[in-house]
Amino acid sequence: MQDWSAIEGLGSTKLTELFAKDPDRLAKLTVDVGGLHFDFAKTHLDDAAIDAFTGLAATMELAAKRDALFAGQVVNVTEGRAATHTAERGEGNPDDVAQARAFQSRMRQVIDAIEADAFGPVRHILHVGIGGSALGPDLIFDALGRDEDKYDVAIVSNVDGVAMEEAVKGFDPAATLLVVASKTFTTTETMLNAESAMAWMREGGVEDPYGRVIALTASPDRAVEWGVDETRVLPFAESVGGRYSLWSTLGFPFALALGFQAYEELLEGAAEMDRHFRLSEPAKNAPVLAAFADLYYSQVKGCETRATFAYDERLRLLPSYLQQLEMESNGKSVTAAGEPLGRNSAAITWGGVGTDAQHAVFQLLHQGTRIVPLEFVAVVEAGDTLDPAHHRQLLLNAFAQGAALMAGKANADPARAYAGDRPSSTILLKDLDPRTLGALIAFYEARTFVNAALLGINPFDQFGVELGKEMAKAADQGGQTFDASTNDLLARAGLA
Ligand SMILES: O=P(O)(O)OC[C@H]1O[C@H](O)[C@H](O)[C@@H](O)[C@@H]1O
Repeated sequence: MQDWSAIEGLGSTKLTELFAKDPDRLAKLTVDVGGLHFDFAKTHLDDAAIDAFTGLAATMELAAKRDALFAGQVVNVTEGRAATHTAERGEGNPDDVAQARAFQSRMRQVIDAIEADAFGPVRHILHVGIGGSALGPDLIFDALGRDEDKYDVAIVSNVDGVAMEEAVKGFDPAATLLVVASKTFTTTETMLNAESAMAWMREGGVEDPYGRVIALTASPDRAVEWGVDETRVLPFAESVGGRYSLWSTLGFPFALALGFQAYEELLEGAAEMDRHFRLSEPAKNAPVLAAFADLYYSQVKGCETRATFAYDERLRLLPSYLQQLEMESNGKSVTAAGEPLGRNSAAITWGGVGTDAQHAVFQLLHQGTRIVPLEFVAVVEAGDTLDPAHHRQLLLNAFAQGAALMAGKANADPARAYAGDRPSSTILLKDLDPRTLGALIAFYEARTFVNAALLGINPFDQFGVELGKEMAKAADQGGQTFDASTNDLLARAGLA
């Protein structure tokens, strides 16, 4: 049984007073791991709050749930399977780790064959996939692949043909490798995009487009049935969830374009965060503290959203990636046992890129009536080679925003006054490389898991996405009527 009484009874001391009261506050609320510095000092967490949440974590058996996750036990109870994404980076049940390693070494062989020209010329990589089969690869490429010039990489997710047409502009079909990424190999958008990519290759004079396809999937039989040669199917385990799959062979385009070593470093960075999550006490555990703060704001303070602002252009896709990770994992109204949740589910995740966002949405964050707990993500080493003034301004602004939100400023004119006491946390990477990015993503996964564990949610299913898909299929097949509004829209678009 969840017991939130100690948490709900916490006082509401202002942030500035929390600093004044405890000279050790900064040391207590900062954590360093894997080249990442986490600063939770500008959240309302204090000793009492951490104690109260640690009590809740004990009641909700966080440690046992975490151990079950890493041991490869059935933690995804509604689908009767384990969640073995950590095994992909070597942290898990030895059998799961061995299977992951075997799939990864198969991937390496295919990469070696491509490098040795077995596929003929390859200059372009066209990756089709959606949801977890696109967001992770997209984030990694955008963050780390900007200087990569060996291959042009395009990731197409949307079923809107505009996306595919745009992606293949400038690609030579005869030098394109088509990567079809789908855990299930049944997703409508991906299969349609894959068919169109095949048609584009055929029209471009490629006689056997199947010879230029790699499938990344947990359903290898379906990929073979679709026409991909078995030797070019790179499977991953069914127990790796879609939104947790970038570590598996789904990382193929990254491993091909940036090198297998970079891929291994990404996994090592994540493994380091896994060990930190597994072995550190709650008060010094970055994902655990982050989840405590999430829950304090979403459950006690009634905050409906939380926002991540990447103060680094290379991490501009982080908010979209986090939206799937957090909202698909923890946007649920029932517990893992099927009981009503009885409280708010996860907050809505949103965000953007600094400094752009400051000139667009920060007004509400500083003066609106809603409190949005913020997270700033920044990197000490610049990603550009321009005048260092650019990076200096970027970082100064990130830190100044957090300070301003907390401090506020009085003014006789209410329109010009800032209430302050608005919480934020900061994640400062020493540099952006495969290791630190791996650690950062693994941190978010673990934080999402802790949120779920303390709410009693199963973060590994996503039944909520099915109904809309079913209705789209039914509408496609025709003969079924919907509500008056939907029928009208279908008719107006010539679809009924
Ligand atoms: O990888 P796929 O099987 O094609 O699935 C792609 C995506 O579609 C589904 O609707 C789920 O909501 C996502 O969790 C998943 O990542």
